[in-house]
Amino acid sequence: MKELISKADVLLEALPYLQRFRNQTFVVKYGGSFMDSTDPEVRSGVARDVVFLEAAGINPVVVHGGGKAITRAMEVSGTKANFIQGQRVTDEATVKVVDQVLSNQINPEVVATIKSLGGFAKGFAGTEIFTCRKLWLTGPAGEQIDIGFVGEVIAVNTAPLLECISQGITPVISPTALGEDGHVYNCNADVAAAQTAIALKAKRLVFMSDVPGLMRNPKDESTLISHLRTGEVADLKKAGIVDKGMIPKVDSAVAAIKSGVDKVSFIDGRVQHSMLLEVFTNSGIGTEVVL
Ligand SMILES: Nc1ncnc2c1ncn2[C@@H]1O[C@H](COP(=O)(O)OP(=O)(O)O)[C@@H](O)[C@H]1O
Ligand SMILES: CC(=O)N[C@@H](CCC(=O)OP(=O)(O)O)C(=O)O
Repeated sequence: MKELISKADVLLEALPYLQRFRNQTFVVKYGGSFMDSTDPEVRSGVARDVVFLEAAGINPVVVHGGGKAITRAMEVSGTKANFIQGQRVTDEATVKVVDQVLSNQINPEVVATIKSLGGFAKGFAGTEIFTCRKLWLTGPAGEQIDIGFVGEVIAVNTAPLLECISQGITPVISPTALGEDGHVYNCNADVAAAQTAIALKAKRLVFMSDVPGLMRNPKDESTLISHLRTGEVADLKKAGIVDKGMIPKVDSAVAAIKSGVDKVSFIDGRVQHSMLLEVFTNSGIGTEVVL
């Protein structure tokens, strides 16, 4: 009996969160790193958590990445991937691979997994949702760096997303965008997710990756930063702690919070039900970024 009651306690711990988050929008960024896991349970576990959010009356919106799958597809066609400041250098041939992998392979896979678990989902190519301008990076001496067809999202077409939300369907969006010149551009999925969260006035933005969160030393899990204020980010960047794929993640987390998203979480998509633990329990996991 005691054991049964403790199960009810678990449900009751979730009650205030269920009450608080009902009808709120949560943007969930699926990182290409954890999606690349060879264990199929990892992908279906995250999708099951999305279905749980749906069933709990929360409106999940998924923006997915696929960086590792793109790199593999490039290797097959004999090209080597090159990243600058966490953004892929994307020439004309690369953007075709990016579009194919993200919008025609990964996107339908994510939609199918959510549906196979009893959820409701609809896929969108980023080009249907995001408009962008060409992104120029700034080098160490202040010089501009051209990385090709990489876009900076400047507008989010929220109408089809809101239509899905009103019908209880989870939109699943790939991180490509249409440029002002009509060309397809490659966008960092973390940035696309943050812009989506801002445009939809989301309550929460959850980045699911293949690390426990932001760590002072990425090789040592005991150095996890569980609580991060936006004001602390500049020093962490100066110290080189925010590096590679973490650069766009942390920058977009700060942008989302400054634009009204309550909390951004960095959690490990490989850990079973990490999203439920983060959203519905008192302790939470991973790194939480707040104002
Ligand atoms: N301080 C840090 N803490 C954790 N991870 C870091 C840190 N600095 C760099 N990283 C790297 O960032 C990666 C996550 O970003 P990214 O590769 O873009 O993943 P995703 O595809 O999940 O978005 C980690 O796998 C890790 O190698
Ligand atoms: C411009 C740019 O870098 N775009 C990313 C888009 C996919 C992505 O962001 O995937 P992850 O979330 O798995 O990193 C790329 O080409 O890898």
